[in-house]
Amino acid sequence: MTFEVNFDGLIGPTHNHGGLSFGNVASNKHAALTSSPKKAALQGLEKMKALADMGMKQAVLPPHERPYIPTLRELGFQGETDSDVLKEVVASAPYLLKQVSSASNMWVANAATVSPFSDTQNGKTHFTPANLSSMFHRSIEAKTTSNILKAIFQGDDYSHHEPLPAGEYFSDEGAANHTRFCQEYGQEGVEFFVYGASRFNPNTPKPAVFPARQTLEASQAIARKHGLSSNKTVFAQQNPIVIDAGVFHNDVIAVGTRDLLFYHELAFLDSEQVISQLEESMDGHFQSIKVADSEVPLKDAVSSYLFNSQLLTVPEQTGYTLIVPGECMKVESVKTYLDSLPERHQQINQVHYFNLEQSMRNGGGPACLRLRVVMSQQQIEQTKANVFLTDSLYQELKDWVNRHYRDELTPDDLYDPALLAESRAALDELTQILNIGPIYDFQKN
Ligand SMILES: NCCC[C@H](NC(=O)CCC(=O)O)C(=O)O
Repeated sequence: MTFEVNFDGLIGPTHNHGGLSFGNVASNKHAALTSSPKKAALQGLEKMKALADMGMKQAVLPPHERPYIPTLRELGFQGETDSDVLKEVVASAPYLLKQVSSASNMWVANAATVSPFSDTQNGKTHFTPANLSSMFHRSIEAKTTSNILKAIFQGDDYSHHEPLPAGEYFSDEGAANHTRFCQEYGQEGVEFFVYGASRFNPNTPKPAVFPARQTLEASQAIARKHGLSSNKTVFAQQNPIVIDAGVFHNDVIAVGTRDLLFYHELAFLDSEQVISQLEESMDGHFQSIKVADSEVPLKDAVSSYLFNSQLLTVPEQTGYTLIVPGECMKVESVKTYLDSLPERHQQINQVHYFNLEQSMRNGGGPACLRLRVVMSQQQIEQTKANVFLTDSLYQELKDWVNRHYRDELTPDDLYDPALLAESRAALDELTQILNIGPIYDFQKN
């Protein structure tokens, strides 16, 4: 048996509303609000538990260490101890503190692009950690992401690549702009790459206001590195209009799995061509559900995160299940649409709402929080790290969050040197729970 395993990012102890992502409407709207790291992490765990209870294969990826001292040292801060480094930053460059303290690594849909063994030339599963070059606070994630992926996916079945060269030309945001279609997970599939703009061809359309965070050239490089067949790879440009409306990743406007794509009619520059290319590369075994702007206006799609849902095939159930954020209930056009969905499109016959408010305030819904990795039963069994969510791991993680996380964090709390020590103590214990080895810089010194 082969499964699509959902690896969810466990939300870290410094979760805060930094307003750091230009072009991400929710991040900007909620800047400086008091956050609750504890609630955030528990909300994420509830979603993981619910999916595991449905019979889905569910796993967890640990958060990164924050504030991230190695970046500060790289930038010339030289304090003797790590707390001294923080003091220097607070005194001379306080704007950096938010940047190195974000828990943005929770959105593991941006951690990497993953191509399953059945799609690649050498029969291995390929990982390329995303360079996340567009936003400074996210560009510091790739190294730890790479440590974590290598610690979990060990052995000859896996091929780990370096992130693409940093900078705007090969700006890469990982699986949030990548969807894999297939009949059965273990069979060869079609990999669908959606990019915001071409950086080397100035004549192609571009958004006018907000950045295009994925370049065509980055997506092409990943397809080459992963050894994908050209007739099983489709590249499509995002509609610049939607980027300017706040769709900073394609997974804010479309979601797909197996043979089904659920998308907003404005998602792509040329939707008809995209659909026909997908049909052709899937040899006709492909279906799509298009949502009209007249039914769900673009701005409602962005504020509700309707398309940042998880589309699942749940064991023992026919049809698809949609996991949506609770915000979808509050936006009328979306609620009306979802109420009528199972009747109108029998493919999707279940809709489940989840409260992910803490992550949502930074622009991260259910789909942002997970990275999908196709794995065989044998690969799951051979994984040494204790990352698959059993009832006991869920209880242990919940207890760990309750013991280590703060109930509240204001932007000023990031100045508190105790937060560094608290976070490290928590993460050190977490690596024991997950049996994952020393993945953090502070554990290597
Ligand atoms: N896939 C969802 C990613 C959301 C993420 N938000 C942030 O980093 C906001 C963090 C803050 O504003 O504190 C981003 O824009 O990349």
